[in-house]
Amino acid sequence: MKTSGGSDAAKRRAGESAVEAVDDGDVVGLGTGSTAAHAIRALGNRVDAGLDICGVATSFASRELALDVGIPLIDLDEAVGPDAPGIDVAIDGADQVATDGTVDGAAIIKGGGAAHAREKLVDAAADRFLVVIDPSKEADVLDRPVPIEVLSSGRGVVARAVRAAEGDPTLRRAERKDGPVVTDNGNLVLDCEFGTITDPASLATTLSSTPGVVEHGLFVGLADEIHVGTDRGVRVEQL
Ligand SMILES: O=C(CO)[C@H](O)[C@H](O)COP(=O)(O)O
Repeated sequence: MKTSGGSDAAKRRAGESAVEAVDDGDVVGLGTGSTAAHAIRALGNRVDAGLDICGVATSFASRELALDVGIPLIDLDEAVGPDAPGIDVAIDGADQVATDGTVDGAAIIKGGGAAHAREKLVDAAADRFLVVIDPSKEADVLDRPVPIEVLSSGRGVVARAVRAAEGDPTLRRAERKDGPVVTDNGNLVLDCEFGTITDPASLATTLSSTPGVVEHGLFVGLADEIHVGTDRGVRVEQL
């Protein structure tokens, strides 16, 4: 699993803090990444202790881990279809979080694990979306590359649109395979450098309206709480 940023203890505290918000009977969105993995493990411990919940996985990796720790799973369509229970809470990590007031709530970059398309589906569908991070993810203004999942046949078209928006796209390459990263959905990822992102809502709208974009990693105004684990404790920010 990809890991990044701050200490593992800080990530664990963030994950465990968010899991305290889960109640008996909840349907829980299970995020992807090393911090969300701590939340999934903590949830597994609560299931062992008798908590009755169902999870909705956001990736192959979060599904595997959830099965490993004994969390019953349902599909996203089962969770949100007609007469379905809905998703009560989603817990997910982030690559960068800015709460500088330029958007209502937080502007977030996700997709370091190339799972942002399904993550956005699940996180946006949840009644409450809790973000779990360590302090290395906090920023005044977003400035990390934005991952964009693209149809492989649309890679060139999307790259051209990114350049027109003053971005610099790079095809994400796999570390242990010759060739590109292929997402759980069979698509490619362009990591797009935009420098300092002063208007994340406007950039998100531009990217969403570009043909060939399956999903981009800007999550604007979606989060309800940020749980920041530190080496000493947890700070929870309500949005
Ligand atoms: O968006 C994600 C996966 O697509 C992850 O949540 C994000 O990359 C953070 O991962 P980590 O907690 O390992 O730093």
